[in-house]
Amino acid sequence: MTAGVRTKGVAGSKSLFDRDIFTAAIKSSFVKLDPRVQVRNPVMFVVYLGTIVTLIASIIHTSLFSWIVTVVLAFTVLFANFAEAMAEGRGKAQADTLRKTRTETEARRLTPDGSEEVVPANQLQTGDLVVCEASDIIPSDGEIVEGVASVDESAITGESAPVIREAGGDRSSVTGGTQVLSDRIVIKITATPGNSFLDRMISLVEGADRQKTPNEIALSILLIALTVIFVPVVVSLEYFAHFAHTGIAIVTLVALLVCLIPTTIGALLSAIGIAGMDRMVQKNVLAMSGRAVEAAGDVSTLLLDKTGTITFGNRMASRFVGVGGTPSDELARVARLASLADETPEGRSIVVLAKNEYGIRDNEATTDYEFVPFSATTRMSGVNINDVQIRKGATEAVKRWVLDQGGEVPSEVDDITKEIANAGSTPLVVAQNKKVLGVVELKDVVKPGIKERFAELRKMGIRTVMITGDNPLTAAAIASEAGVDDYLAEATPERKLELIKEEQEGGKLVAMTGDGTNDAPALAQADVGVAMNSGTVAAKEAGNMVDLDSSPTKLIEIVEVGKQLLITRGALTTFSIANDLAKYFAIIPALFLAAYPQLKVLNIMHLHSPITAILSAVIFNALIIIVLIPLALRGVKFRPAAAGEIIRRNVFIYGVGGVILPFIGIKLIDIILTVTRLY
Ligand SMILES: Nc1ncnc2c1ncn2[C@@H]1O[C@H](COP(=O)(O)OP(=O)(O)OP(=O)(O)O)[C@@H](O)[C@H]1O
Ligand SMILES: [K+]
Ligand SMILES: [Mg+2]
Repeated sequence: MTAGVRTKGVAGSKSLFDRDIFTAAIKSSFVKLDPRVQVRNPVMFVVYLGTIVTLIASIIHTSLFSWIVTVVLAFTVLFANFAEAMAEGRGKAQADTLRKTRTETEARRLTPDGSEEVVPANQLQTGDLVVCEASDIIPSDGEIVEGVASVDESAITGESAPVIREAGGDRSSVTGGTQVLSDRIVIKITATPGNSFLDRMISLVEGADRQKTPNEIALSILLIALTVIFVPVVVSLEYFAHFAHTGIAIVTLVALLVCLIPTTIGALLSAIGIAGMDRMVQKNVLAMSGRAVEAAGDVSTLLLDKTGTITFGNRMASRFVGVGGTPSDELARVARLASLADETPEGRSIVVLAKNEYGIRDNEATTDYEFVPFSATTRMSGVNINDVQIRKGATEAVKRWVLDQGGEVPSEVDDITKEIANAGSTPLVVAQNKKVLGVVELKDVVKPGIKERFAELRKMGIRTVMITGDNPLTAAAIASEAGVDDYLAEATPERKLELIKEEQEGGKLVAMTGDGTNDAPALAQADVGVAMNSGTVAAKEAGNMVDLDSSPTKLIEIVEVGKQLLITRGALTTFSIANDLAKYFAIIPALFLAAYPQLKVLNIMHLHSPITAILSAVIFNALIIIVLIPLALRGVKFRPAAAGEIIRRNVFIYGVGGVILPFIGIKLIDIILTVTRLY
């Protein structure tokens, strides 16, 4: 366990209600009074205009009542601003920290003749080659084209343990602002000036390019409709009043309108969205758009890699089984030879097992040793030493390789590989030229707790599909042990892409994680494509989220954060609308009591007077925003369940709560106003 080592960088240490954020948010609540800011939120803009109207009315026709209404309305607008500013606060603080990381670095650029020149990092162009050595800050994003180095990425990921980055393969990308700790690397710059990962991250956490998502726009339209509808309602009240020879002051009409329009959700909507993005950042995930976060909440299929996500990912060689008369120690010697330069966990574990089981330790690698690296497409790796070719890999791949050379495959190979696969292990067949020497068993262990995780996802109505390059038998064994809904074996990047398209056909949203360049097309096709930060530049550009921790199981958390955002928004919308309806019944009878004494039966709240009724309602309307800010920022508590069940439960809690609460709240405020003899 490395507990305690983690010092969250992006995530920051600031709590939701940090004092600095709080003070900054109060300031920003007043700055946001700018009409150009206000007009972007139509519901609150109506309150804003209403405040101006009551202010003018108060000046012309001054009364305590109209001044109180004006002040309360002004606070309603400020509270909405405050909610948004609080949601933005943590991101702003993080952006400041990140800006400090992006100090004016200098770059050692390679000129065509091979010499070095020192240039400011912000002058680097795409394609430039730069050199970095121990203690150098990497000047901009790029791909290592030469060398291997350990890199401290804590400035970006908050993870203090150094990571290895090397040329070739899926761990070649480096990020500007991180620091080289050892060795020397040559980096090819991939970012245009001002467009680096750090730049994008700053504008992301700051919310600078935040745009309304399609769902948010749809909800805004509904809220505008609910606002517009109440204007004639309120105006017609004036008409009724006229009829009853009472007459309602303009201040009262404005107050009434504000009580009836959906100000609660109008005030909190933007904060809910920003807080959702922020919760992703807290999980060290950078979502490139709010749309991606929402999509995560709507996902119905999760594609998960087997190795590393469902299993521990360090498949370990556990047994050498020789075939066709080849003794096991001979198999071990050859398999080890083919693995000396294989840096994958599988390769390294073979070297370790050969040493532990048979004491083979001498280094046989020579200059004639030509390593053939593993690839997901060939599903083999090996070595060529002069005429001797050794391959190890997936059963079908190695069998084909042997048959293509005119060799034969002993029938016992099938029996052994089947036996290994049925146990959920991975068989690696080892062959030298035309001859199959035997099989290495790679043990793969399903992560504890993963089965429960999938059960939760199933409850939410999400289908999990395990993707693996492994053979169908191993895949089936692991799939049933882990409890996934489906699996795809012998998967190639192309098959992955096809699978996503198939799933999407019925309008379903698909999420996946990937790190390699060959994952890029699938990441781009998925509705939620989470690229590992350790992955290639191509993968990161194709996806719409980057996981700074490069954790394979992060996808599950991402879906939960997305769901929580949608649920919070739904719950608070329900609450807001229920609330407004309740207010209607709470105050209208009180208002007309004088004119229509018959309404007495409806006046179940027994409010002191029409004036205290109106005042209590607007005060309640303003205070409820403040009360709900923590819920909007933290999100509604989330328990895995089917979407339909969640909706039913929330409609019940927030709908019924939304109806009852105004009755209690307004009555309480009315009592306070009466007891204090304000009225
Ligand atoms: N280092 C290696 N050398 C040779 N063959 C390997 C090596 N690693 C894996 N293989 C073989 O290639 C197959 C495919 O591996 P690949 O990494 O594509 O898929 P996987 O590890 O099963 O799934 P995942 O996509 O989750 O990593 C494995 O099942 C194994 O038989
Ligand atoms: K309201
Ligand atoms: Mg793999």
